[in-house]
This record gives sequence, C-alpha cells and structure tokens, in this order.
Amino acid sequence: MSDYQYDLVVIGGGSGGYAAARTAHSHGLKTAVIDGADELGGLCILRGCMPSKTLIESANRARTIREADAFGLKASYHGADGPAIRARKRTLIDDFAGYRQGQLEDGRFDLHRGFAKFTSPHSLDVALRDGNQISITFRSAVIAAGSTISTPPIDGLQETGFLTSDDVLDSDHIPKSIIVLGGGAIAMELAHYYEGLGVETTVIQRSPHILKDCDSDVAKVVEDASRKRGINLFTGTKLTSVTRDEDGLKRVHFDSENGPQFAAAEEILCALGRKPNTSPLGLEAAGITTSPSGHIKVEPTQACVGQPHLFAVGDVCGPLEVVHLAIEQGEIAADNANAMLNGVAGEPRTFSDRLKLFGVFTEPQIGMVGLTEKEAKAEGIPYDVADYPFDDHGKSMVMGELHGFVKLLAHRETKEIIGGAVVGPHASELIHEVVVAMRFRATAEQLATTPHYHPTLSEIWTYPAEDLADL
Ligand SMILES: Cc1cc2nc3c(=O)[nH]c(=O)nc-3n(C[C@H](O)[C@H](O)[C@H](O)COP(=O)(O)OP(=O)(O)OC[C@H]3O[C@@H](n4cnc5c(N)ncnc54)[C@H](O)[C@@H]3O)c2cc1C
Ligand SMILES: NC(=O)c1ccc[n+]([C@@H]2O[C@H](COP(=O)([O-])OP(=O)(O)OC[C@H]3O[C@@H](n4cnc5c(N)ncnc54)[C@H](O)[C@@H]3O)[C@@H](O)[C@H]2O)c1
Repeated sequence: MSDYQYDLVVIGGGSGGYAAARTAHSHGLKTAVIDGADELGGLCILRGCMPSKTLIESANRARTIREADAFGLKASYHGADGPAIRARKRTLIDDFAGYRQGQLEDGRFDLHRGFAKFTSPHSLDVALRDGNQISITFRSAVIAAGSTISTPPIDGLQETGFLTSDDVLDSDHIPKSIIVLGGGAIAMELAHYYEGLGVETTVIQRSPHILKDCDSDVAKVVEDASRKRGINLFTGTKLTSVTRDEDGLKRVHFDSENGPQFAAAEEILCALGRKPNTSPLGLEAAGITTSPSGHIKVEPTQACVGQPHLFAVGDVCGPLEVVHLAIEQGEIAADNANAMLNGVAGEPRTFSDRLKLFGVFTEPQIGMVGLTEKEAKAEGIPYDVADYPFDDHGKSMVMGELHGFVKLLAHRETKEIIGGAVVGPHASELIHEVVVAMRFRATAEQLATTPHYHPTLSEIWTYPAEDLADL
C-alpha cells in the first residue's frame, strides 16, 4: 500500500521540475514535487547562473574602473572586498530562492522534502529529510534531478585540496592567485571573475581551444583577449599531478607541446565538468536506460526511451545543460503526460534544438544560436557564412569594445539563416535578434532590410546579412 497516489510526480524542484509541476497543475493533474535539498531553489538560483552572474557583475565594474583612463576619467582601483561581494550575492540569491520556495509551497501541488528512489515503473520511495520514509504510486513521472560536480581522478588533487564552483560562489576570500582547471563555460566565467578583480589567474585546458563546442574562430577571440588582459592560458594540455610547495602554494603539473610544465598559485578551482544526478535514482527499477555519460535517454517528446509514461528534463538528459532548455523540456513533458493520461487527441509536443542557444559571460562575451560552422560541416548542410568585426563598427569603437565579431550562417539554397554567433560586447543580449529571425525562418535579406537604429551595436548584424543577401 502506498502512502500517496498522484497523476504525476516530479523528482526535483529546480528550473525543469518546477516548470513541469506548474504546467501539470494547470492541466488539472494531481501533482507532487519531491526535492531532497536542504535549501529549495535549484542549481540556477542557488549555485549556477544567478550567483555566478552576480559575482561577474562585480568583476565587470572593476574592469571599468581599471580601464577608466582610456575614457579620460581619473579613477583608481583599490581591490575587491570579498565579504561585501558575497553579501550582495547572498541578498540577491535569498530573494530569488525565497520566491521559488513560495512557488513550490503555495499549495498548487504537494511538496515532499526528501530523496526519491524508484521501486518500480509506477512507484517510488522517498527518504524524507525528517528521517521518515514514504511510498508513492503515480501514473506518470518527470525526472528533473539535475547534475552534480564531476571531479576526475588527478594524482594529488584531493590531498592538496581545491575549490569547486559551489565554493567560489559562496566565498568571501579573494585569493592572490588561482589556477583554473578546465576551459568550459564555468572555468572561463570564473577565470574572468577572478582576473577582473585583479587576481593572478591561470587556466589549463585539455582541448586545443577553450569552449570546445564553439567554432574555433569564436573561442580564439576570448583566448586572445584573456591572454591580453594577463590570464596565463594553456591549451592542448594533459594534467598529470597536483602537489603543494613548501611555501604553501599549490602546484599543478601538466604536459603540453612544450613538454612537462607547472603552474603554482594560492588556490585551485577544479571546473572539469558536471555529471547527471541519475545514479541514486534507482532507474533500473523503473526500466529507464542511460547513456555511458549517465544521461537519461529520451525521445523528442522527453519520454524516456522504452517507458512512454516516464519523462526526463534538464541536466539529467541534456542535450545542453542550460536553464531555458530545462524549462522548455519541463513544459513539453507535462503537456505530453497530460495528453497521455487524459487521452488528448493530436500529435505530442516535441523538443527541437534548431534554436539551440548558448551564452558565455566571459570578457568578451559569447552568444550562439542554431548551427555552428563545425556542426553544419559535420551534418553536410550547404551554407554560406559572412562576418563583421567590432573594431570596424562605429558604436563598438565609441564604446572602446574592439574585440570580436558577429557571424551569420545562411543555407546556400534557401538563404534562410541557420546559425549565428557573436563574440564581443553584450554578446549575450545581441544574439537574441538572430534567435527571433531564426524563429520566424527569416532569410539573410529579410534581416538586412529590417530597420536598425544608428548608432547601435545591433546594426552590426546588417553587414553580414547584406553580404549573404548579395551572394
Ligand atoms: C556555475 C554555473 C553557472 C551556470 N550558468 C548558467 C547560465 O548562465 N545560463 C544557463 O542557462 N545555465 C547556466 N548553468 C546551468 C544551469 O544552472 C542548469 O542547466 C540548470 O539549472 C539545470 O536545471 P535542472 O532543473 O535540470 O536541475 P536543478 O536546478 O539542479 O534541479 C534539480 C533538483 O533536484 C533535486 N534532486 C536531485 N536528486 C533528487 C532525488 N533523488 N530526489 C529528490 N530530489 C532530488 C535537487 O535537490 C535539485 O533541487 C550554470 C551552472 C553552473 C554550475
Ligand atoms: N553561461 C552558461 O550558460 C553556462 C555557464 C556555466 C555552466 N553552464 C553549463 O554547465 C555545464 C557544465 O559546465 P562546465 O564548464 O563544468 O563543463 P564543460 O563540460 O563544459 O567543461 C569542462 C571542461 O573540462 C575539460 N576536462 C574535463 N576533464 C578533464 C581532464 N581530466 N583533464 C583536463 N581537462 C578536462 C573538458 O575538456 C572541458 O573543456 C555546461 O554544460 C554548461 O552548459 C552554462
């Protein structure tokens, strides 16, 4: 006998899980959310997007002060106040988390505070935080359990000690020097944070370029700009070991094309990736399969492969660990669960990555949508590409923001825009113009002939669009 019965249970009350639960409630489904965290809010609010961008905002202000001279201003930077930066972050995050907690507890659905584990495809047990255990049966479930930090075994790393993104995002200590392991989004954003505050920063990346899924011309702009600002950036490396010097500094040893090398610093930030939070869920009991990386295998409907009444969304399945996808997938899963449970006629909703959108809040920033050149080539899609640099664009020159470029990809036959990338000032904002154009399947000519105010950063899109339209 189960303690509770629901139409739909959601495991995880983060971005994907909350989106699924509120959508299920709007369909009239009897719904429960199960979350085992001591603090509600999910990764984005507590230890992801929002705290990292709050810290990065301080780094951006520091950079403005440090570069004031170039604008004819007298200002001097006297360093960072770690406790004040953390206090600002905590105030904002408490506010965001409090709002989400209110949404989870406002009575639209039941909230069980505990860890869920499947016992069959239609039942699970919850080890409640208060020490009790309950069992639940359900007609359908959405798995939105997120991801955790992954730390590969590197000789001496554990013994020497290191920080993770969780530590950095709630630390009031600004080290004098730091080595960042990895060259993904987390590594590069937090390297920008520290460098922006004036910390001596080293980045050690395995791949030949940082941000390995970007086109290399895009990644190279951030690499060059990072090096110009003083980040010691090593790419194409193999980490070998970590030791501690007699003077207390931490030393990272690695191989590169120049042979064995090392870097030493007060602290190490390990940012070598995250893994889906799937192993504690008892997925075998539910008949759910995972890929070798541990991600749950899903259909485009977000249904788990082979189990049409079970769904997975967000970081547990991918394909890209970002918040807006987790939310969209959560809504799709709940809509499809409702259609299945209530016999709603019509085709199920499906997730498409045609408008795959990614932003990196480095200096300069990156924004990307749709296909990269790498992907278009791999998929054999015929395309033309055009780009335009910020160092030849009036508004960015006025702003003193000269690094980077925009580029557009258009299908060679239809001329439809199939991808875009910005690396440069306000890239994470600028990319949205291309998202809208692609959403409505605009051609390069339609984008080129859309009015753009002068002088703005946005009008830079018209130059590659005109080039593509003229081909
Ligand atoms: C430092 C950092 C910066 C980031 N910056 C960005 C950014 O700028 N933009 C962006 O789009 N994305 C960013 N991301 C990624 C983004 O935060 C995640 O992709 C997103 O939050 C994942 O949402 P989710 O719903 O899948 O999982 P989560 O929000 O992690 O929710 C999972 C929930 O499940 C609960 N849970 C787990 N296991 C169980 C269980 N067995 N039983 C019950 N509950 C369970 C957890 O307690 C948690 O509350 C960042 C991530 C990090 C780490
Ligand atoms: N702005 C954003 O949207 C944003 C910001 C931060 C994180 N995120 C999301 O969070 C997820 C996790 O980010 P991440 O940066 O931790 O992961 P990631 O997988 O993107 O990057 C990890 C990096 O570490 C390297 N690496 C892994 N193992 C290694 C080893 N043994 N030796 C040397 N290098 C090694 C990889 O080559 C990779 O470059 C990302 O998928 C991203 O979608 C998004």
